[in-house]
Amino acid sequence: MSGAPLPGAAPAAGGGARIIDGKAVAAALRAEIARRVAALPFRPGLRVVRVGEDPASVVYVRTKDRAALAAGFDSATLVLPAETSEAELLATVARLNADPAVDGILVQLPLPPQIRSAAVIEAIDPAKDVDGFHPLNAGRLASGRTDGLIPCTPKGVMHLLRHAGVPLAGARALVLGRSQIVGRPMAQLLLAADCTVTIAHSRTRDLPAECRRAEILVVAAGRAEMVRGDWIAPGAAVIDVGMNRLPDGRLTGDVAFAEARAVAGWITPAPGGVGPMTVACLLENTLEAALARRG
Ligand SMILES: NC(=O)C1=CN([C@@H]2O[C@H](COP(=O)(O)OP(=O)(O)OC[C@H]3O[C@@H](n4cnc5c(N)ncnc54)[C@H](OP(=O)(O)O)[C@@H]3O)[C@@H](O)[C@H]2O)C=CC1
Ligand SMILES: Nc1nc(=O)c2c([nH]1)NC[C@@H]1CN(c3ccc(C(=O)N[C@@H](CCC(=O)O)C(=O)O)cc3)C=[N+]21
Repeated sequence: MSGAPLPGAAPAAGGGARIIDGKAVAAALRAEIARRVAALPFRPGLRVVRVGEDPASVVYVRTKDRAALAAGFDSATLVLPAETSEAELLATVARLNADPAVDGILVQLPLPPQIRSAAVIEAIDPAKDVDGFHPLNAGRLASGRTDGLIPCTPKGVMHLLRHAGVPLAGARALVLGRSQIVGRPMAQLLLAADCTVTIAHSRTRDLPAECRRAEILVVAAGRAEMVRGDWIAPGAAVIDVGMNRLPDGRLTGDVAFAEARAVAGWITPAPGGVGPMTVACLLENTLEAALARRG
């Protein structure tokens, strides 16, 4: 990569990257969803299922429930004990599948070790799969269809890239991470937006060099501040999906923010970037599922 800024990516006045304010974009999206819900003759129904008391899951599920209620949804959280069997969780999913008032079902991950998450995900009615993790929805996305239920975190990243005006068609994009919930669907969405996409992971050779080639760098590795400033092409758009709890209790992303900000053209903070968009897109998916089911 040469040191020249990428096209359309001149640094913001004052030097350094433009900061993409995910919290503000998410608030606007939530307000728009609330307006659309208020105009409906019914309330979209969301059920979030949490198994056990994993502290991060307790916080995330509460955030989702509050956001759904604030947007006018009929939302409730079902809490099952940590020792719940797979059969018991499948019975809960079957009941929610059969309930006509329920438009969206989200089973919070990770699940306790006695439960196979793939079996649970496959049991969710694909029309109510607001996480977009069911193989039918994942397969549609992998076939190039972007009109179905799309996983919330990568969908939120695409909103942020479009909001910021990052050029997508023809851009070299690198996705760091290949999980079912973030990396893989993220790569599919960037491909559908005509990026030239590379997926990197723990077996990738010379990861810093791969990152340096990217005009769009989406990082979802789950390693605190692993992406350094000198891994980033001048002017690149850097999207930090990571959420890592440090020993001192602070939350940080997968990107060394201060270093990266000095080089990048755009950057998301973490927290305050992708996380709030995940929640807003869950509401968007629930509204879409409700309109498709009841429309
Ligand atoms: N903001 C939000 O809304 C959300 C944030 N997150 C956060 O995003 C991060 C990723 O989540 P998730 O996808 O579920 O995580 P996973 O652990 O499922 O996947 C991590 C991926 O990163 C790769 N990876 C890990 N370490 C390295 C390394 N040192 N070098 C190269 N690649 C590496 C792994 O490679 P391999 O496949 O080879 O093991 C894997 O593909 C986490 O911090 C998580 O907390 C997740 C969901 C939503
Ligand atoms: N079935 C399922 N679907 C998910 O979408 C799912 C999941 N399981 N398991 C865990 C991950 C993680 N995740 C986040 C949601 C919101 C924030 C979020 O709101 N973050 C805020 C701050 C949060 C805080 O301060 O603790 C922010 O980044 O600003 C983060 C992460 C959804 N996930």
